[in-house]
Amino acid sequence: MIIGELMTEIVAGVSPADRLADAVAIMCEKKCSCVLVSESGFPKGIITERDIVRIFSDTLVSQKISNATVAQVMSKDPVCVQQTTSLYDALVLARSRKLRHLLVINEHEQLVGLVTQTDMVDAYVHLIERQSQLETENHELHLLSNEDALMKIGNRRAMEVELNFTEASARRYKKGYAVALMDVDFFKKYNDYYGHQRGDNALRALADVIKESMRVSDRAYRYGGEEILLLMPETNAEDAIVASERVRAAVEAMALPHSESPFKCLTISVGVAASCDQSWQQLLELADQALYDAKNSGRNKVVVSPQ
Ligand SMILES: Nc1nc2c(ncn2[C@@H]2O[C@H](COP(=O)(O)OP(=O)(O)OP(=O)(O)O)[C@@H](O)[C@H]2O)c(=O)[nH]1
Repeated sequence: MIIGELMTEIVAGVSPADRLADAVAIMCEKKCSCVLVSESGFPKGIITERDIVRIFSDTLVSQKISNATVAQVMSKDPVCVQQTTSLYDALVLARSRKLRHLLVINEHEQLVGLVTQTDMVDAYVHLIERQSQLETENHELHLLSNEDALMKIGNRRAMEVELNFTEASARRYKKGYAVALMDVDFFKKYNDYYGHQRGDNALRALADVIKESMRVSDRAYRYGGEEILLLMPETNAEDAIVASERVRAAVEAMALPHSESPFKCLTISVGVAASCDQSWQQLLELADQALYDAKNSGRNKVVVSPQ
């Protein structure tokens, strides 16, 4: 919806020196609620129905002209809508028939109220604002329910949804996919030495580095405490090793001090598995086995599952 749809159009103009009576005559003739007062093409002011009514009421009161009847000035055949008419339908009606007031009747055809176009537009704008607020809240809730609060990467729930989807599409299009299970080395010692709070900070930094160094087509998820799963759609084992090695090296290059580790900085071990016809659960088991091998063969390395 744009302002142009809501605005009251100014269809007539007068100059400041014109007679008020001429302005009123123009408004009546053009059936417009206001006229623009302009001079040499520049807007100087505006005369609205309300201004006219105020002047007439002042004149009527001061001159005590009391013999004019309502019938002489009223607009005829007012349009009625049912109390149950939706705001949208009422607005459509008001716009299509260029009505600024609608009378409201109940099911017994009794008059129960009157609604102005401004009332309806205000209500409509309020609804739109509420709707966009709800959409924002929904989006945030969606993010929260799919995102890990600490690491700001996908959570396990999001991971399973994506793995199901990737597995199905790999089977269908015969395109392999790979997973890399990453686990921080000696993280218990890190927590014990630096404290849990700094352990959390380290996990945040780790997630940031992983996000920066992985390919845009890949997705990272928090698999468990200090374990991260990298999902690599349409990737074979060789490419998965290259991608995983890049992430491992980036974590090491971050050089986050870990005095209790033989590497003296925070490092990760990675187990990689790739397939095009295995279930993601089988693939994770293979990656887990490869990770176990990486841990047992010295840590801070990438090991790929032989299968
Ligand atoms: N600070 C912090 N620590 C966590 C979090 N999740 C898991 N951990 C810790 O991570 C540590 C994991 O320890 P282990 O599974 O023994 O593994 P490790 O010490 O990293 O040793 P290796 O994996 O064999 O190199 C535990 O001490 C957990 O408490 C977390 O969210 N924040």
